[in-house]
Amino acid sequence: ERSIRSFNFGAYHPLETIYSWMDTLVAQNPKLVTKQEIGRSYENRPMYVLKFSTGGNKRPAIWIDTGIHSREWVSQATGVWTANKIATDYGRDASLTSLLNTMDIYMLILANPDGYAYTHTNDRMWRKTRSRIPGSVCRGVDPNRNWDAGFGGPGASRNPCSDSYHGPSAHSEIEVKNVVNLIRSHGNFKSFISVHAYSQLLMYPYGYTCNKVPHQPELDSVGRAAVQKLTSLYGTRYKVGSICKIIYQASGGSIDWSYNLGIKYSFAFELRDTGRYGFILPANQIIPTASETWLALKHIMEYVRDH
Ligand SMILES: O=C(O)[C@H](Cc1ccccc1)CC(O)(O)C[N+](=O)[O-]
Ligand SMILES: [Zn+2]
Repeated sequence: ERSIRSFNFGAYHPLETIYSWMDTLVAQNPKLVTKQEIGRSYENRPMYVLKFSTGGNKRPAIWIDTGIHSREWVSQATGVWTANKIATDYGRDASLTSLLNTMDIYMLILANPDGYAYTHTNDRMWRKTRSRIPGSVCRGVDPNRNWDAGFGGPGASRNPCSDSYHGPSAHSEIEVKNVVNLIRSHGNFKSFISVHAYSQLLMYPYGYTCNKVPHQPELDSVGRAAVQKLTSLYGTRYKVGSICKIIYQASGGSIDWSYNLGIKYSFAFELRDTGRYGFILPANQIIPTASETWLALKHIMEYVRDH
């Protein structure tokens, strides 16, 4: 069988459970899925990427990360559901099958493992990494302000106690460095998608400036078409636009870095909801959220495949 019948995709799971689920997914789909350790976290937890590939060498690839902000639990849960969906639908969905016959998909489901563990043991609202900061009693760097893109500019804090602290230098966080190294050494990524929660937004660069990116018209139209597919399922409404325009100015963000590296199709999702539950989204919304998000993700991936 291709998917895990017993795993409950409609619940939030601790890190260990997600890691053992990954092994089962790989074991049951050996021709499609491999698990790669791309490095370790600050507290020495492994960082696992699931690679979906049907062959070739360094095929054009799509990157999807979830959980870079640990408290945004519906993001990691959506990552788990999406990984299973890809494994289940390969060979059944013609469009996805044709995509995976020419491209690879890389998924980092727990992009901030130390933070995720900490939200289970100590502080449900923890967002950052758990690194110690010399000279401060406060812990952690905002991993979405630590990338070398407008680093340290407006829209990030230099205060180690702030939730948007950018860190002592760009890529100072090993969790960020591990991803940077993989993307750089691979060299053939065509799309970089980072999944956050909440606000119901589909965003493209830049965050560090409100100036338009060169490809803004194209990214805007892909984003709007993707959101149209998402909304068609349950009527969930999303806004589309640049990070700076529709949420706020934010420097050192991951998709600004990926865009400036040349990965044109760089997007960030803000999943459900718009503030009623916020980060504490009830588990009964996981599957509906992941299901509607899949329609948008699939649209983006099909567009990338065809352009
Ligand atoms: O501040 C953030 O890093 C994201 C917005 C964002 C997303 C991508 C690149 C730059 C900023 C917002 C959030 O997901 O962290 C919190 N939220 O919107 O509820
Ligand atoms: Zn976030």
